[in-house]
Amino acid sequence: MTTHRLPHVRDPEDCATMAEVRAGVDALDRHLVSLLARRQAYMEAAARIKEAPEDVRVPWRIEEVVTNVLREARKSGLSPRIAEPVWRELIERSIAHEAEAFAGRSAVETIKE
Ligand SMILES: O=C(O)C(=O)C[C@]1(C(=O)O)C=C[C@@H](O)C=C1
Repeated sequence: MTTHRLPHVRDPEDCATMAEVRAGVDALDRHLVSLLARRQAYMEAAARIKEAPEDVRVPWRIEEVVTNVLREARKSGLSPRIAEPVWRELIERSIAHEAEAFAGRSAVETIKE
């Protein structure tokens, strides 16, 4: 199991107060936000690379991503009841972001023509 020890905050098993718990959560959330921003950048790359708006949603890939995440969740001790709905929502939001980026790209291409 991968552990993510953070400097300046207590490990969960050593927390004795809610202030310590919340400091740990806030520190981890900063990491999660930065990782999710990086994931979003890959959606922007996908919008640049894909050829048509109907290529944005890829059902087989959605299932592959969820299967991969559930395998990792099992290894890391993350509940599948958290992992699966969070990733399905993340993918839906990613599809919306990618579709918007694709539409923006098409608008720019139309202006250039
Ligand atoms: O793999 C892709 O084609 C992506 O655009 C990425 C992604 C994802 O969020 O991982 C988003 C949209 C697709 O429906 C499938 C997966």
